Amino acid sequence: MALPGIYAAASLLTSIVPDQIQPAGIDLRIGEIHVFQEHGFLGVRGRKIPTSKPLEPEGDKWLLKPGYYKIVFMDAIAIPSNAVGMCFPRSSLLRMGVMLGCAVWDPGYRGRGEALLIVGNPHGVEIEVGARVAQLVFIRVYPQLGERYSGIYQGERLAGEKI
Ligand SMILES: O=c1ccn([C@H]2C[C@H](O)[C@@H](COP(=O)(O)OP(=O)(O)OP(=O)(O)O)O2)c(=O)[nH]1
Repeated sequence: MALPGIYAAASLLTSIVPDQIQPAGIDLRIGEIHVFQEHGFLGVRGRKIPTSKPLEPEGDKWLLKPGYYKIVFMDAIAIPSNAVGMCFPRSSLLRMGVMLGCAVWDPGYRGRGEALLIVGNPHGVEIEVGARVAQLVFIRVYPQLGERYSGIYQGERLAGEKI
């Protein structure tokens, strides 16, 4: 069962803008775009997330050349313990040759998440700060065993919001 946006909106820790509410789930806005500065490492146990540098927007938008970027969402989220978030790119992004790599948001996760932006259009793309780029669809977890996310990303990038 997918939650309608008006219910899913309760998971946002930041104030919602009306366009974010979708028939199924909510849209997430883009807050930062980073370029990678070194390689990553994924081992059997350990990992090293590469450092990255935020790109300054020109005025209120980024002019992106083809390539791979990390993005940080503007919205902070608290996934309820009885739901899982499935994150998808907005189709408008795909229609302009841009892909968003976005994964599963676990029950109980709180934070301001990250994703991968792939600009495939050889002419590049312009993205405005705060544009909606992803749709988070909330699926009810049943039966609910009470397991919640407790990994290293718990509470990431929360500032004024309650952890
Ligand atoms: O595209 C995504 C998908 C998930 N998350 C957040 C929510 C999720 O609960 C958390 C961890 O995601 P995941 O479990 O996929 O990451 P992992 O690499 O397996 O980390 P861990 O070992 O902490 O589970 O990161 C994002 O920020 N972006």
